[in-house]
Amino acid sequence: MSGQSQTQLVLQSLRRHDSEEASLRLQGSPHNRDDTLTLLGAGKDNKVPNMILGPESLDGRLLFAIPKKGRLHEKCLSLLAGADIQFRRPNRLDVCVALNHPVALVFLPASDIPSFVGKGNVDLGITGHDVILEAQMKDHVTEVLRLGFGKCSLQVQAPEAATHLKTAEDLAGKRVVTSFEVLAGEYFKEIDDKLGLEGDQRTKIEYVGGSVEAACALGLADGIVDLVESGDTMRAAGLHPVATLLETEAVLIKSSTPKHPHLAPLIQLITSRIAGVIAASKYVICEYNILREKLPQATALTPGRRAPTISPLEEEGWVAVSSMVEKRKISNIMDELVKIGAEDVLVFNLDNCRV
Ligand SMILES: Nc1ncnc2c1ncn2[C@@H]1O[C@H](COP(=O)(O)OP(=O)(O)OP(=O)(O)O)[C@@H](O)[C@H]1O
Ligand SMILES: O=P(O)(O)OC[C@H]1O[C@H](OP(=O)(O)OP(=O)(O)O)[C@H](O)[C@@H]1O
Repeated sequence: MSGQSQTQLVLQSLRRHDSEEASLRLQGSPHNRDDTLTLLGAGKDNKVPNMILGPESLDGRLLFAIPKKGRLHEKCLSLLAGADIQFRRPNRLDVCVALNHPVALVFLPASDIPSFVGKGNVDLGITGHDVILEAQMKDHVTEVLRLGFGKCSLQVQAPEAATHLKTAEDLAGKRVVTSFEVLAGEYFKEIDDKLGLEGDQRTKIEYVGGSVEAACALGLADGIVDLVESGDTMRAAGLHPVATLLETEAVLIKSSTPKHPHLAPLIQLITSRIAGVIAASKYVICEYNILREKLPQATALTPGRRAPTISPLEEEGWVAVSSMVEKRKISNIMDELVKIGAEDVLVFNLDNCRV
């Protein structure tokens, strides 16, 4: 039994309010038991805290999986803060209850979250779109929201010096090292099939858990498949992009076949709060004064989401305009506003919103 499925069984028992069964499961399977105990916050004495096994603990709570480390972790903590999901996570504890909602947070490796959510052991989760596909959970989870961070591409990369390796087809039949063996396998299977490669002629996909970019220099691979954001890591390793398998970003997911339908309203509430935080990070409020006769030009620049708010000023012929503007466009829009005669142009960040 894998550590993950043992953990899932323990979580299932906890959700059924059966702390005795959960304890038995923990004791019954020594394999990867330490991981499960760590997940459940056991101390050195291997006792699971009462908070987790106690009768009021996870009972009826929505379980929300958050990446426990890595690229997505800090951003997820900011989202939780923005959505006012308060919690105290004691040292070593990977499950903790929210203080102000019937929610428990489960801190898991990003790559495990799709299967926890897909199998219904947790109700909501944040992870990368890439790991959902890699875990083959696409049909088992619903991507509720794109979160706008964790953006990167899954790419085939080959050594800059290997001038004969310009396309993915050039790597067919060779050795490709990756942490994404499912996606890389599917990708090269299609190429091998197209080229009619059989048996030993087919591409050899080798799994490594990290430092994928070192594989070519170490003589382990002719090419790699890995995530690329700025490209700095691959350039530093003397690699260059050959093909892009997919674009990814962090997503909020729920199970496509939820085990706890009564949690649907709470899922909706959390989704709408997180959507508000995401929207707030993308928009600013722009306010300025302008002559009424210039309004058509001004409102073309700042049309707002529905319409700008226009208020008369005490000074004859002048109006104040207030409008939501996309943050990434605001500098250009301010330049244009000033050109058409806008004055006192002010820009405010949004802490939160519902739009
Ligand atoms: N360079 C990057 N830029 C943006 N997002 C990334 C980047 N690398 C990874 N991600 C996203 O974050 C997810 C988690 O990757 P990350 O490398 O942080 O995993 P991890 O949990 O630390 O695992 P590992 O220990 O294997 O590195 C990825 O699946 C991807 O969606
Ligand atoms: O294009 P870049 O901006 O350089 O980012 C790409 C790097 O980011 C990821 O690794 P990460 O730094 O998360 O660490 P890891 O290698 O331990 O997974 C990925 O595996 C690349 O190594």
